[in-house]
Amino acid sequence: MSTTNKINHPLLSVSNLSWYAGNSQILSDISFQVPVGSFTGMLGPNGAGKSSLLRCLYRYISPANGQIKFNNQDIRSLSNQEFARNVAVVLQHTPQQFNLSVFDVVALGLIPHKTMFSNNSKDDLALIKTAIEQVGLSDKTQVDFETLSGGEKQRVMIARAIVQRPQLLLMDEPTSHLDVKYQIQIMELAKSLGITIIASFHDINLASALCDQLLVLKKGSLQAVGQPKEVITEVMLSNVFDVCTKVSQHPQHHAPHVTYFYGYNSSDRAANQGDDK
Ligand SMILES: Nc1ncnc2c1ncn2[C@@H]1O[C@H](COP(=O)(O)OP(=O)(O)OP(=O)(O)O)[C@@H](O)[C@H]1O
Repeated sequence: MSTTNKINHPLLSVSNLSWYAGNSQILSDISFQVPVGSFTGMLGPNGAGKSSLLRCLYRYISPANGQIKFNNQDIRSLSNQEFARNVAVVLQHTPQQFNLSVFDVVALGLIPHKTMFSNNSKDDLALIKTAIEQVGLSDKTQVDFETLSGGEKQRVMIARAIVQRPQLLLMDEPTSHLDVKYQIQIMELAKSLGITIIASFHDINLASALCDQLLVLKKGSLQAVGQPKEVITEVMLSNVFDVCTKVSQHPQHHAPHVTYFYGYNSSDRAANQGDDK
């Protein structure tokens, strides 16, 4: 696992983005850049705006203000097919896929690359088979997708994204249904694809281990942007997540590792922080 910061030109550039749901401002003046080939993690407590920001990035909702540029082009100027060829999305809840096998669902990833009525080539079939192998589901290739467990469905959606061969992979809490082995394995697999990834996480230690860059959101505002070692601090965790922690260095990858303390509330922490001064 490498957490080297990759300073390249931005694949994605977000400037002064705001979004409202009705009269409520959900995202406020958000600006950041995502270098080509980097893995960016989005952190923040429940309701901080992670999904809303990702929805803006995959064009499900349109920001009220600001700009999102992909390869220096406004994302609104890309055709649907062009956008789908370049950007894949894996969501927390998998969409229903009636009467489709695992193979069929993974094959859907090829659609943006196909003309109407074209059949799958030998190369396409090999790509689908390899992607299914990569997520550890070769024995379920012909199984009905709807009969799979939540975690297995999530792995199928990752395989579909692999087949789509996007430049940018957006993932909204992709590991929420996965057991700990697959949480690590799937995120490492995503990272090994070498494409640019933006993923929201609730597991701060997993994000710290894998990400080159972290964005921290609170109440719709960006609180911090930077490498895990710059962003994951006891003060940030207290201010943003309202938890009492010790941040040390992970023995293997040396990125920050968070240990949580129990039985504290906000006023205890405020008092402790006062003692340190
Ligand atoms: N379409 C909508 N209409 C009204 N409110 C919305 C809408 N979408 C999001 N919100 C509100 O915006 C806030 C941010 O929600 P969002 O789902 O983006 O947060 P999140 O950081 O992904 O949270 P979680 O970690 O709980 O998934 C929440 O208060 C949510 O209720």
